[in-house]
Amino acid sequence: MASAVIDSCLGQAGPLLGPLHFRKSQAVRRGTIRGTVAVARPAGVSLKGSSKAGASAASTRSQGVTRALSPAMVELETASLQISQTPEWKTLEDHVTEIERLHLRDLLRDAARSELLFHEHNKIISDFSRQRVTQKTIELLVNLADRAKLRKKIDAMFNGEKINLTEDRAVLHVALRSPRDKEIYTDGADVVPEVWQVLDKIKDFTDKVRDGTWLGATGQPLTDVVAIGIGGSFLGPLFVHTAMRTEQTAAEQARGRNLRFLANVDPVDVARALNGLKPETTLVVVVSKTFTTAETMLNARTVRTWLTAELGKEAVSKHMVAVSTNLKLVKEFGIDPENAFAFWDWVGGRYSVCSAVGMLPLSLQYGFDIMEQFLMGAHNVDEHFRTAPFEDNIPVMLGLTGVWNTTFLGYPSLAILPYTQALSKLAPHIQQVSMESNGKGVSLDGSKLSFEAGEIDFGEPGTNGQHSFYQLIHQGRVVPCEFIGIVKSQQSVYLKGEVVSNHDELMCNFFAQADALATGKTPVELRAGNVPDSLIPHKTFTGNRPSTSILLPELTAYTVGQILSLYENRIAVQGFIWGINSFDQWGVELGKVLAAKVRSEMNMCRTQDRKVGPSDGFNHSTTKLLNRYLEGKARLLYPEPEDVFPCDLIDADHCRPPSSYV
Ligand SMILES: O=P(O)(O)OC[C@H]1O[C@](O)(CO)[C@@H](O)[C@@H]1O
Repeated sequence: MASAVIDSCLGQAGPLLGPLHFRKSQAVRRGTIRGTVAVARPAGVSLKGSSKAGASAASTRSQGVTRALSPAMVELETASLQISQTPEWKTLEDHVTEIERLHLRDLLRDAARSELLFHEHNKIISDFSRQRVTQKTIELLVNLADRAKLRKKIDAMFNGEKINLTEDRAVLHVALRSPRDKEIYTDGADVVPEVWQVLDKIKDFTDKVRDGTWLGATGQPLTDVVAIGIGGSFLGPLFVHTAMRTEQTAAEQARGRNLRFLANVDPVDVARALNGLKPETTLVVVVSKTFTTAETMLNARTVRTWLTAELGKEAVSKHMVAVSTNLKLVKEFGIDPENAFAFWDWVGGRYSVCSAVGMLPLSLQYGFDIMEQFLMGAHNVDEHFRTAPFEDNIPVMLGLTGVWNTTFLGYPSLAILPYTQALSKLAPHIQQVSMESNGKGVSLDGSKLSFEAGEIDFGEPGTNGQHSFYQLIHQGRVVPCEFIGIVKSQQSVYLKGEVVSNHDELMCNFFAQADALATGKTPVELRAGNVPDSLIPHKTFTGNRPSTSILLPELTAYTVGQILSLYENRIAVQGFIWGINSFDQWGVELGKVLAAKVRSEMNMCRTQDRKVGPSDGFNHSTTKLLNRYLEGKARLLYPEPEDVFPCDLIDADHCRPPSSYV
């Protein structure tokens, strides 16, 4: 049965290559690939008792309900079963040894190769020549993409198929930036009119706030906005805001206005977000897809109290609006549904910046027209992604080289290195999009992966990063890098008499770093430069460290949208090849459940006779640590000795009031 599934995965391509045929690649030796798994779970059988990630080839279980999959989805899920058992995968593993014999220093001498690896779409230039690839590598990666049915998976996403199997949802964030005249269906309904209905409402509302038609409770204009949200309801909008702040047209539109974010439940973040703001001039946007996220809801209540303490309860209707898919909870919170901006379950939180999640706060700050450009930029790259042949498709090439580096060459990380301060929040945003999407351990059908999926993303703008972690990426671990450069700076500073502007200086580093990583510096070169023998090992740069360079003409709302789409789609490609569900996030649940348990302990500790012990379900370590925290809290809450309650019963000593009070 199991081999039948794998055979069907292999199709006409030939017999199953079992574990005996598996030649250990470098990645396997490094431990990146965990070994081979020859057994796939039989089609049509749901995983009992497993996480909700279990879905069979013929049905999917979600929230206890088994649903039939469409024939298209059965085909796609089957294509994802054990991609590592296919001949295309194994050919790539064998190809690693060929690549390991080559050095980028030599590969870069081949101008024809560089030309092949140089791509341009709508003024976005991407240069893959510093990746450890040859033309053959690209061909083999494209073969793997075909085996994984990448084209069909992309089409399924754009066509509103429910490719998020474990949540039985379509993945249609691309519809959020679709022109009005397009049609995109899911569940038999065209979603584009709904998208534009909300966008029109955003334009209408933000125009009114910006031109002073919509005033606060005391009749003052609302010039300051605090957007409360976390994760996908925060990181994308923060990335775009940070990118736009210094763009000339956007900055003019934002004159006299303030946009702040409140994400962390830490009271320090609350204090910082509200510092210097006045309730009379502040509009609060509560952003939460579910409207249940503990941190966001507590912050929303805190800020509501801050508002109403000064302005009275009625002020909420003028000073608080919401973005959510859960309009029922918005209403229960006390926000008028008229002041709520909807989105849909087919938009994942981390993919929601083009919905009202980003469009509302950002349009309040910069005006809707500028933000519409952002949507158009994202749509432009979506169309390129949907239609261009894989070899010329920038997001596909980014995704394929990502898979090559991570899974086959055994480099698990990616450094995102924009050479502009305006993109300083790109890496934190992509960290969530990539790591929450592709940090998975099972394939679409729920069977354990035989290799490591996902990528560890981090980054910092250049040149700051150069003075921080670049030492490691030059002489320590191999970390594939993505350099992003901009031709025209948002700020042109030319000092009289200086030929090289600040921006030129910045960009010198953009070019230099990629070459330093690729070519390195050999002992022979060092000796020729009279470096003493004792220092040669320390000053040697091995080079051969892969990177991609992306060059954009300028950084405007439009190109920020393009960058977003490049990354979102790159990450989808990786997930599609690895055969995982990039659109669920069950891994964030367990911590939330345990936090709820701790929260209920804390609530109970308010009563003086509260007794906390191991029987409450915590292990010894957690009980002890938690009780230390509660003890400290007790000292703060009950400063008098008789007020101290015994909240730590693990160790009798801790039941006594702290000695300082006795
Ligand atoms: O928008 P919400 O529902 O408040 O969720 C916030 C974030 O929490 C997560 O569920 C992870 O904890 C993210 O996926 C999401 O972006």
